[in-house]
Amino acid sequence: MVQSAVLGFPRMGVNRDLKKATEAYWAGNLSQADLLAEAKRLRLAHWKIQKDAGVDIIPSNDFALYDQVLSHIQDFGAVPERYSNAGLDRVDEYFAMGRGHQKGGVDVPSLEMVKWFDSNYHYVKPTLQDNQTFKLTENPKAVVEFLEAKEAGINTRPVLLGPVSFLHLGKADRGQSVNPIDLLDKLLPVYEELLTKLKEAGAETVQIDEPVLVFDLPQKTKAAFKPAYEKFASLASKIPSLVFTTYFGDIVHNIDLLPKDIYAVHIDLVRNPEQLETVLGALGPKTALSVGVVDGRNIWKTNLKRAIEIAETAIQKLGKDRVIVATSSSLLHTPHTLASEKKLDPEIADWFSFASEKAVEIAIIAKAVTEGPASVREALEANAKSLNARATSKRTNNPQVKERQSKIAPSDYNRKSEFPSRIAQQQKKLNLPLFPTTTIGSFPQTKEIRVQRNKFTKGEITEAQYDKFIEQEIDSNVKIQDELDLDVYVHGEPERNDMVQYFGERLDGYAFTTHAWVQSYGSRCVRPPIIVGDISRPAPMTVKESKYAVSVSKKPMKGMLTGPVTCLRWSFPRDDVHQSVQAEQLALALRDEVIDLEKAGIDVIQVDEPALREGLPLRSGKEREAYLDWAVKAFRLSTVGVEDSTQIHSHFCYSEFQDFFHAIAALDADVLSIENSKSDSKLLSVFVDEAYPRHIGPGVYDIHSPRVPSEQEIKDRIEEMLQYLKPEQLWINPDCGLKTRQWKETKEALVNLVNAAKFFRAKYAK
Ligand SMILES: Nc1nc2c(c(=O)[nH]1)N[C@@H](CNc1ccc(C(=O)N[C@@H](CCC(=O)N[C@@H](CCC(=O)N[C@@H](CCC(=O)O)C(=O)O)C(=O)O)C(=O)O)cc1)CN2
Ligand code: MET
Ligand SMILES: [Zn+2]
Repeated sequence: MVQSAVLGFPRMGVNRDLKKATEAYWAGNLSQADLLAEAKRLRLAHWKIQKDAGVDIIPSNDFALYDQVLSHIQDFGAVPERYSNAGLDRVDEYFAMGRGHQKGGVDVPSLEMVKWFDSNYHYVKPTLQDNQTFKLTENPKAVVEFLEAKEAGINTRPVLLGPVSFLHLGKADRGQSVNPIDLLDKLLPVYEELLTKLKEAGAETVQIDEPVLVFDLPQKTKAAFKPAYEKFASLASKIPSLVFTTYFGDIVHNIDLLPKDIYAVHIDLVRNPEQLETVLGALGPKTALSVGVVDGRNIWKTNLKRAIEIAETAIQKLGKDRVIVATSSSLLHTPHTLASEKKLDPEIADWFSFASEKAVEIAIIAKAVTEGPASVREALEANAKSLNARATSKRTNNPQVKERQSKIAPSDYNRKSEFPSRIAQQQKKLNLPLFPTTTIGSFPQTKEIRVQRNKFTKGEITEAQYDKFIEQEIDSNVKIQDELDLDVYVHGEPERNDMVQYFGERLDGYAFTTHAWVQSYGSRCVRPPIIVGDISRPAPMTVKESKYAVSVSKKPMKGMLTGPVTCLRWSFPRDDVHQSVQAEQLALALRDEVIDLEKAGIDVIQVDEPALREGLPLRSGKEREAYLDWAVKAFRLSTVGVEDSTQIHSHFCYSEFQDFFHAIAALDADVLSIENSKSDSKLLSVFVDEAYPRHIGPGVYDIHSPRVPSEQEIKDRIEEMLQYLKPEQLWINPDCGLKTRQWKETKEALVNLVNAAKFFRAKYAK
């Protein structure tokens, strides 16, 4: 029989219950016991959904209160001393690493958090010491949660991040020089102990994730697979059978590293269906193959017929007992259930499948290949009908958009003049001091803002009332910036629910949801809008608010847009046209918006591209070059339509940029702000190597944490930056927008930021 498997399920719950519980706990409004009880309730609910869907292999330990990698850090005893010595209990120590802790005499920033492969999920980086040791915690989460499910009558497959990936995704702590992969020998005994405990608890199989296999790996990392998996093979009688799991890419270039003596291997056949043949040829003589045929990263209904064909190809070679059908990756990246979407046009809703629906799909596929297609005939017919309806729908095709795309000329990608001439004209208009201070766009999204927006969405207040409220928020933001004495203002984005969703809701070609939340990091979620057809802009999207903001501000006010690549990456994209086509359509829409903002008297326009890096194909080579070409073009297409005297800013965060800076430079933005504060000075050295000519503000403090940086800390940062950058090109700003912060800490931090900038201004004025 062919079994069906889910690799991981979203953990927030149908109504973002986990978000609400953790945030209430942090605010002191929920006890730790109640938080843990809520987490348990959610785990049970999610196992039950999968069981009821007919899934054979249900994951456990895919849950985490904040992040699954962070859970491994804690369970493996890899907690840096600044946290373990802080006198916090386990739960608070865990959150301190995730989000920092500044309370009760403890003051520690969070660990670095970065993108999980090319997704919009973020993980906490294992942060390791030269003299690192590991020790398995007494009650490892994987065992506890396995037993919890067992008690509820559900036999699960625990998920672990494998040792090679755990180390490869980690880094040496500040001031340390250890190469994490050198710690393998010290780490393996912890896995041995944990796997043994899982076996004792009754686990028959374990999903061991080694997604780093999809990267181009350094020799040392490559060399780590063999000893690690030979060791596990030698323990075979003591530990569960292992499913060596990869996703988000192909493993053909690392095929030699695949363990032969292992129970099963999982590959992502949604992303890279062509790798099937090579992997089939490389499996060990007894190894089973788990074929990832239901997309864990997007919301389109699975083409069941195609998925079945892929599974059949594997079955022909291996037989039914050696094939598992599975989701391509964890379903963490998809929303909980389509059933919550009461407002979607039924024609469009019929094209989608969220996590709960995907669980059903995977069970259908397994049944089809086990018992034959006749056993699921109705489901297959309905699926074919729905796919056909989408393929032929008028809603996906807009000839005017295509016509405009066909007329793009080479000159549409270039500013009128080069940077030196532009900046002189801009400075004449803006008259900014040395070390200009600014923020990245958003100010705290207060409870009051959310409540008002919610009322407006529900029709409880009128549009005029809501607009008035937004204007008052802008007034207040301007006044606060007056008091802080910042140099370039922002309106604060109070009208925006999210920097991508907001635009999705204003563009034709998009569908958007009411409940389709996906975890981005910690308790933070996004509701990615869905690109269903050709994109165009029916009307200006941000001009009203920006124009108002300029009218009440005596200093330069930045217009604020989300760039084409970020709009694309943080939406659920179409899977029926290439992403470059979608990015170009977005770019044309944004180009019109940029020009409209300029016409409305906005002299500084920021076009954010925080997701530019995330879209980079995971491996170097032709694909990467092609991506960079269309991504950079899309940004330029959207921004270059302005006069020289209009200053274009762009912003980048949530990624490691050192290896990517040439692409950012190619955008030709006049001013860049880049997240920098957590990733030591690696980023800064790039500016020297690249001899970066334009203006730039590497972030001077981390905004993910409520912790307030001292003036001295900020001065130290600036001092460090001045070793790499000229005073004339340096801007002073935080790492990113402040929407997730409270006003109290925001003001305190910005007071320190402005004072630090003024200190250097005075110093360099002499
Ligand atoms: N799309 C996206 N991806 C991103 C980022 C980003 O800003 N956007 N930033 C980076 C980090 N990721 C982030 C992701 C989310 C948030 C974030 O702040 N999310 C908010 C939700 C934002 C939102 O859509 N808010 C809506 C809905 C708010 C809400 O919860 N409303 C209540 C009702 C109101 C109330 O009573 O509070 C409800 O619907 O139940 C709004 O403001 O309108 C959250 O989780 O809290 C921040 C950073 C990388 N990826
Ligand atoms: N302008 C946006 C903000 O300040 C940029 C955020 S990048 C994730 O929130
Ligand atoms: Zn940002």
